[in-house]
Amino acid sequence: MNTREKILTQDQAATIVKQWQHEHLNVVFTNGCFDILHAGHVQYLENARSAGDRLVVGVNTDHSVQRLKGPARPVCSEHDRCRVLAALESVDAVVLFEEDTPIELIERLLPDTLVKGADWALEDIVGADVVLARGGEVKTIAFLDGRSTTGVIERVLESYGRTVCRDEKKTL
Ligand SMILES: Nc1ncnc2c1ncn2[C@@H]1O[C@H](COP(=O)(O)OP(=O)(O)OP(=O)(O)O)[C@@H](O)[C@H]1O
Ligand SMILES: O=P(O)(O)O[C@@H]1O[C@H]([C@H](O)CO)[C@@H](O)[C@H](O)[C@@H]1O
Repeated sequence: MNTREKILTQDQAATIVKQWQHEHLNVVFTNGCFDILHAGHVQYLENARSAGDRLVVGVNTDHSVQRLKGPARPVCSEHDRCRVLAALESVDAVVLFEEDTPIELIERLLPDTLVKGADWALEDIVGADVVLARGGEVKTIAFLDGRSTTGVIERVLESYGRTVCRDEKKTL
């Protein structure tokens, strides 16, 4: 399978989620920026997938990330962030959302299980009320300490500063 096919429009995602639920599959939803993927993201998504039968990942668009994390972010474009996520075996579908929160997407998809990392308190998880109201589950997943995209960026800046690579074969 060409994993690119996992990257769906919201209409396509709504259709496939309905089909999976018709097949009595537990559809898990999570969301995030997933800029510069790291081992914490990978472990998180594997745990999210194991909470059900299919995992749908909502990804903030570039403009949404900029509003959330500042004008210097994202480092990786929404296309590239979706493409990397789609290549993970634990991810069954990837869908962009442009709003500040995934509430409209969650209301549209109505997943069976909503998951976020333990850096989010249960009461702060957007969409929890929607999922719980229809008898679904909301879970937080343990954090892999010491891994964050911000940390990766900070380490790169410490190591390379803002010097441009001298070797023309290297690209920043
Ligand atoms: N180290 C980690 N262990 C487990 N889950 C994580 C980890 N880092 C992020 N996540 C989860 O991955 C999802 C996406 O988070 P996000 O893209 O903001 O990652 P991040 O590394 O925290 O990014 P940033 O440093 O830019 O805030 C969230 O649900 C978050 O809880
Ligand atoms: O990558 P992040 O910052 O963990 O993802 C954010 O999650 C927010 C969360 O769903 C709130 O419970 C969400 O509102 C925001 O749009 C980012 O996806």
